[in-house]
Amino acid sequence: MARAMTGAGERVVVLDDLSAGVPARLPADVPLVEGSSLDAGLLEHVLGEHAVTGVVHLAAHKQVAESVARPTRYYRENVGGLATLLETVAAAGVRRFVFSSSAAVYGNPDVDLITENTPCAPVNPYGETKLAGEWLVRAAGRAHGMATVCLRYFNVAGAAEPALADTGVFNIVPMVFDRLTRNEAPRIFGDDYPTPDGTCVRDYIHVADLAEAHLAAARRLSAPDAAGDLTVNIGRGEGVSVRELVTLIGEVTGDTRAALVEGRRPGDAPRAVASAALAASELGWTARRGVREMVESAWRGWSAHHGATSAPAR
Ligand SMILES: O=c1ccn([C@@H]2O[C@H](COP(=O)(O)OP(=O)(O)O[C@H]3O[C@H](CO)[C@@H](O)[C@H](O)[C@H]3O)[C@@H](O)[C@H]2O)c(=O)[nH]1
Repeated sequence: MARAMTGAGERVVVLDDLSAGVPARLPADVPLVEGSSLDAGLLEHVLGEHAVTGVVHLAAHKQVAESVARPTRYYRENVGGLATLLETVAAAGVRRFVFSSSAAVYGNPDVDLITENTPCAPVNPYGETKLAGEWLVRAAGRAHGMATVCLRYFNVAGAAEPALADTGVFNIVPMVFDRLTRNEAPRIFGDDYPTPDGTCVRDYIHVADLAEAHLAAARRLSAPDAAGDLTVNIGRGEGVSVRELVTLIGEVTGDTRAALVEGRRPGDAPRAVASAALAASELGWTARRGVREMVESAWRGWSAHHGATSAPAR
């Protein structure tokens, strides 16, 4: 985000508690303030010192299983913390606010393409905190004359640069890399879903495209007539099955060993694919990078962090 925005000529200041962030990832000319978005005093200071005119709020806890085990923490920090942030930014006169939401707000809808009008029915506390967060953002926007955009991310993958790669092993692409690096077969969680090849279908979006979507949202809010609230899906509108993705990972890594089919993972929806139409019409933004580019860039990042240079040994 910081690179995408500064690269496009915006001035950026980053507030991060560094619970997961790594300062070296920031461009040298972007100031970093170490601290929490829950700290109203610090926020007031940063907003004033840097004459902030818009906020992109990315900070949150985002592990579904952890949210089931520790719901009060998720509500307190993802929702309660957001309330503090909104109060503080509104009081500081900020009139533009972009919020990271998630396809998790939809739960498991039985539709071909999920539009922004598909009913929201989250199935875990993480998704609940994102939906409650959207309500809070919209209500605060209305109350304080702040124009807002909520971006509902679908399945984020890839790395904008190897040095920026996500080092967590929480999603399918790094989970398959991890298995291959350990000389183990990738796992497919269920091949008896009502989908063309029986495996779950998702809408993968390159993290660099996601960053550009935030830039587009921030710029939309900079228009002189910007007002009101907007909630948009951030996806490609193209479904990719787990089997297709695992095959592609085999091609990119050169390790084409057969996957192990295991039982279904609890809570997985058979299909979650965005309608990307509203983002195109309202933000003028469409994803540019395909799934192969996501896997190739993620593999370069994985290799840079794990020392792998080619196909892992069989
Ligand atoms: O080794 C693996 C890992 C995953 N999967 C499958 O791959 C698909 C994608 O899984 P994953 O990458 O974990 O993403 P999702 O479960 O779709 O979760 C994403 O989408 C959710 C709903 O938006 C968000 O809550 C999460 O934060 C976000 O990671 C699912 O069908 C998994 O069952 C496998 O078959 N094998």
